[in-house]
Amino acid sequence: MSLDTDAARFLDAATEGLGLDDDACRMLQTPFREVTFEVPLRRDTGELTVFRGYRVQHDRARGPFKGGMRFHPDVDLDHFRALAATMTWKTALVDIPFGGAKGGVACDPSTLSAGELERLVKEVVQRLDPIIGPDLDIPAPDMGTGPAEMAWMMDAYSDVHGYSPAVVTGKPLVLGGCPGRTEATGTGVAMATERVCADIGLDVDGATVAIQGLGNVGAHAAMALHERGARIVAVSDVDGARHNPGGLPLDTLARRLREDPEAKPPPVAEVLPDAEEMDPDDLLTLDVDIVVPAAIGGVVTPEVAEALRCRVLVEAANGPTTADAHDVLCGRDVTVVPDILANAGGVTVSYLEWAGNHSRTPWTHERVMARLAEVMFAAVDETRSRAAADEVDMRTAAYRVAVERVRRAQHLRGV
Ligand SMILES: NC(=O)C1=CN([C@@H]2O[C@H](COP(=O)(O)OP(=O)(O)OC[C@H]3O[C@@H](n4cnc5c(N)ncnc54)[C@H](OP(=O)(O)O)[C@@H]3O)[C@@H](O)[C@H]2O)C=CC1
Ligand SMILES: O=C(O)CCC(=O)C(=O)O
Repeated sequence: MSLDTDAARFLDAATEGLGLDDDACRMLQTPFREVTFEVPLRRDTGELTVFRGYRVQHDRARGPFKGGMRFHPDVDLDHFRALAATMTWKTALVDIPFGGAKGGVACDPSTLSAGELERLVKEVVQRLDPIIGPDLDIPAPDMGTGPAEMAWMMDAYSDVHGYSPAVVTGKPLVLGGCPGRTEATGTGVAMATERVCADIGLDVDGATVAIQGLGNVGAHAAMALHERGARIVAVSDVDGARHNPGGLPLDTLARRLREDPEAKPPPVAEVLPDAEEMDPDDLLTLDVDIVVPAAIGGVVTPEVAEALRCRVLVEAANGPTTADAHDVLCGRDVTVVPDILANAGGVTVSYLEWAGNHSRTPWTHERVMARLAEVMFAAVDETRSRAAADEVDMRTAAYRVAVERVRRAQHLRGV
């Protein structure tokens, strides 16, 4: 099976230089298991709505399947195939003992009450029950889900199997969550950015940054880059964008994140009510040092790639750059920090959470951040060295490091 997704094209391009035979390449492209299911939900009004759910498990040669649950109206099986494979390469690149999976529900969570969401999540777990588990497949947050949804998932699974905190990661702290998981992806984005920028002679202290999407990843990336001295000049969410070339004031956002760290970050208009509005379509092509897409996939099209004016594009979102746009960027002087590297901080801290749940050993925030920095810096350095040695871009280099690890595990296990 060969999928015509951008993720499949990135894999093909990377494996070309690795001397793998056709069967090995087919194995790397082929998901282990794909499940689609219907999720009926009794609405608060008494009405019945039926949603479609998905879980794609791509590879488990290096450990249990691992990856987030996305609740978003525009998802389908192809999305999850690409996202599940991306998880396999991400966990391999940062060398944590997991495979890759992704799932979710085609729904708009902003239109559901808290009670409806809880019932929906618990129905989802009933359908996923045979294929998830603490050593089988461990879901986590992604777009449209967070600690609350993970708590409901754990509760529904534990009802059947007994107390099982390690069945999901990204849980609230009081339920076995890990200090730092909520901000891990965004903080990891800042760590990777800092390391790559140092390598190309760009000081993050004083650099200008535009961020698309101010959700879990974007909001914490904004805070972590701001703490490193960067000037965040533009941010957006689905309702619009705000801009200030002198730097946006982030104190309200910081306070709101501090007050309720496990809540969904507040809308841009609420935390930056006085900042100038801008056309969100212009955000990615602003004249800034660093651009961070941190929302949906496919936003960096060939046209956007041609028009980018930044020095560094940091892929905090999964799959923000299409394969055609990647080809354009390879011919331009823009350093691209690929998604499987840039946003690997989340799953890295998920691993610490899962390991801590298994061993019943709590983590401190300080130790988590120190470990996260070690893992992110090592992955950046390995990717940069591989890119230099093979004379390829960072995405191809990151895929090559990851694919070799997965292939070796498959080979040793006799796949
Ligand atoms: N959560 C995690 O740990 C990880 C997430 N990622 C990836 O990071 C990305 C963001 O995930 P996460 O932060 O968790 O998701 P959230 O749901 O927390 O936030 C998504 C943000 O993107 C905004 N958004 C949605 N559509 C658009 C759009 N068309 N233009 C601009 N902004 C938009 C949302 O706005 P609004 O709230 O108004 O809808 C929200 O601010 C995804 O690609 C995800 O796969 C990667 C690794 C780990
Ligand atoms: O934390 C995790 O397990 C997975 C997070 C995720 O879905 C991702 O990295 O894209």
